[in-house]
Amino acid sequence: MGISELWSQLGSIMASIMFVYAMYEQFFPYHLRGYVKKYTHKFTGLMYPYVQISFSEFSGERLKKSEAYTWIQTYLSANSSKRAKRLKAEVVKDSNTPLVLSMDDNEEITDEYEGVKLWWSSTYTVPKSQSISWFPHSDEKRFLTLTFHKRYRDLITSSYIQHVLNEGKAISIQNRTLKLYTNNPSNDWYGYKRTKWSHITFEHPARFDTLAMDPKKKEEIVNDLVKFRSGKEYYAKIGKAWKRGYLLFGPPGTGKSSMIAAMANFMNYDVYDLELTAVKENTELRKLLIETSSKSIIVIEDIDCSIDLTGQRKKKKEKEKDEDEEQQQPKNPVKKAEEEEKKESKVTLSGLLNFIDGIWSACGGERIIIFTTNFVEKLDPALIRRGRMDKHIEMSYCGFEAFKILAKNYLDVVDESHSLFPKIEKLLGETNMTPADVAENLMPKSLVEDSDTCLKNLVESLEEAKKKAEEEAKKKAEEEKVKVENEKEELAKVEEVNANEKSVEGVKENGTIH
Ligand SMILES: Nc1ncnc2c1ncn2[C@@H]1O[C@H](COP(=O)(O)OP(=O)(O)OP(=O)(O)O)[C@@H](O)[C@H]1O
Ligand SMILES: [Mg+2]
Repeated sequence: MGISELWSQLGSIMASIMFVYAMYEQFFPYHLRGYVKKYTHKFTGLMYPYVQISFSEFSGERLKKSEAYTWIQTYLSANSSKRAKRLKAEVVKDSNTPLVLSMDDNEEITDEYEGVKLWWSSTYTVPKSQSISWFPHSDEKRFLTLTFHKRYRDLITSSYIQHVLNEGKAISIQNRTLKLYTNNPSNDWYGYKRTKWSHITFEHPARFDTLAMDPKKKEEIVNDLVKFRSGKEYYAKIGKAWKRGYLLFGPPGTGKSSMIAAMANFMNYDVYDLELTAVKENTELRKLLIETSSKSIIVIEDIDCSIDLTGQRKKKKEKEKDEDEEQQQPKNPVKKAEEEEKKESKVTLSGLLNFIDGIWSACGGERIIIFTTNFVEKLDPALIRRGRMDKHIEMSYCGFEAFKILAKNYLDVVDESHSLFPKIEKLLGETNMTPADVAENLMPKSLVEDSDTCLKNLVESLEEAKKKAEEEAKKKAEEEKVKVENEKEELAKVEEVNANEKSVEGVKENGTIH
């Protein structure tokens, strides 16, 4: 038989199989298919000497991507690129292995363990409903299926699978690049992207070495983080979820965001930057939380501005006052639209508290939650009580110790006997300058500026800031003086009027006017 004849025979066999399958799908009663499947499996089971184990991409009703699936996929990627014929390629920027090759959908490869041959296949099932859509269907499923001879059941289930998971996890950690996530608006969750978080590679260069702050305070924070990282058993022993909350507060430019980046780099944790205004309600908040991985930092920046949490507790009177004011003075339409948008978010204080330490917050473990704010006094005490925000860290204006770190980092000046240092120390004690401003002054503005010039620039800026602060203080004192004098005058006038009224009443009571 020639090749072409063989092909045509094969073609007709395939066509017949497809025809039978189509007839089965079309006409065989749906409720009887379960029985057919069951008995077909039973029958083939007698003849078929292999065992199959499937690992699904999602666990727990599609709530979360299965870690086992990810690790097996990583293990197979490391092995499959040499053997599989159809591969998927993904370019991962700045990773240790920039081009990641993995087994394509519906492809199979073999593996060997202690002389035993096994097969891994990747299955992709399309949805049953035939509706046409641009977006992936929510019932799409991916599996990795392991097939092996039933003779090796014990070996495979007791040791091979664990070996694959361990190897995959180790490779994942080795190839890991930190990621910076941001939450997608919930309208996109079921659309084309179908993800709640989008990410890019986290590349912030801040480290604890580069952070300008009191060294003792810095050491305390580093020790706290180290203790947290190795605290798995301890947290289990005391019955607390393995997570820790930090509240970073202080004026703008004092290094709160830099501190978060330094923490992420130090801990080797991913960062989830949660934009609360894009979250419509508490249930969405919970779904976002479940999709975060362990070994991560969840950040809510400027918590006082992100959402009107205190609004829920506004007294009725205040609300009425606001409404009255609005009636008298209609708001600028842009501002009004912004406020309306904020109002659309129905995340409440209790929803946020639940997010931080409700039952769901324990899923996954090993997580740090950080809030930042410029105005700590504006926050609801319930939100920042110890236990929720375990450690409160004040990021303050630049002191001399912090300045020395900046001088070392920006100018390589480590000599503390530098002639300008005492002057700078005195000026820093007398003025409030943020580390961001000090750093800006220390940065050479041209190629010819040396460290001495930069330090002189800083001294000038500090003196200017001091002068400005003094002038402002003087102006304020004068305004205060004028205010007090005005109040005194007002009081004197009122007293004079009262005295006059009293004397008129006295005359009336005596009854006669001469
Ligand atoms: N403590 C610091 N140590 C080193 N650099 C700092 C420090 N504080 C600020 N800077 C510098 O100033 C810039 C701004 O700082 P950062 O964004 O961390 O301030 P922030 O406190 O988060 O401000 P905001 O409240 O406005 O968000 C940083 O990029 C960094 O270069
Ligand atoms: Mg910031």
